[in-house]
Amino acid sequence: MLHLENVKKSFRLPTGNRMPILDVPRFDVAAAEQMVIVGRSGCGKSTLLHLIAGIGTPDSGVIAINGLDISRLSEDGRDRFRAEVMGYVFQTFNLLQGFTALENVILGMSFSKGRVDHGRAHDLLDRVGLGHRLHSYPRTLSVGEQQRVAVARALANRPKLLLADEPTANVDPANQQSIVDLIRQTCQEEEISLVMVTHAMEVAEQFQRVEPLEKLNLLAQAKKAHA
Ligand SMILES: Nc1ncnc2c1ncn2[C@@H]1O[C@H](COP(=O)(O)OP(=O)(O)OP(=O)(O)O)[C@@H](O)[C@H]1O
Repeated sequence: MLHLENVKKSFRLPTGNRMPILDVPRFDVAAAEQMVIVGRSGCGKSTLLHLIAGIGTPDSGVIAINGLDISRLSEDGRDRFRAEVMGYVFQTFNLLQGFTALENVILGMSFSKGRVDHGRAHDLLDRVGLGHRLHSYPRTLSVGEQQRVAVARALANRPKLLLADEPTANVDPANQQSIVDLIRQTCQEEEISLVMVTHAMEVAEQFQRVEPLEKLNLLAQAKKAHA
């Protein structure tokens, strides 16, 4: 479903030099597979998720989703493809402040496929424990509540691939588990592939496949060897 080959990414520093972040020879995720990526802060986990989502492009390499190399698409093409095929839970939520919780979830649907399923939006918000806050604006919700809206929005569109960047970073243990359960159950029922980044070991250990980014990324291995 997802196939990465020889993906390299660096960022330009203010000095003009480039700082290499990723060199991933190979990374594959099967259809409907659920896996997590772990690794120390700053090792490139969010950068990798951004590349898979087509938010940024690699310096070189292949990022193929269902056989399509998205790094060859234009920015517009990548935006359209993402809206069609992917759900993304950002670390920073990215909720639209002028819209209610329910409207944020519905907007996640209407950007693609032309289908708006109000019942599903209600249901997802119910399942993250926010059935009573449908009409609240993000600024009136706690950080953890906003994170739960972001999870509901990412699932709204029945994606084929869900990318979740620390989706439980700001919630208490009870809500952490209900978010993980909602994500995993929905992915299982709807055969969505899941790539989740987490720092929470109690979350990671629930998954059969846990990949430390340091293992996937040759640059992290080189840094470790020099440490
Ligand atoms: N746009 C950018 N320009 C320059 N450097 C960047 C940019 N984005 C990320 N970086 C750098 O790339 C490295 C990897 O960042 P990234 O956010 O991918 O790490 P992470 O593993 O997700 O960290 P965390 O667990 O703290 O969220 C960091 O050193 C970061 O400073």
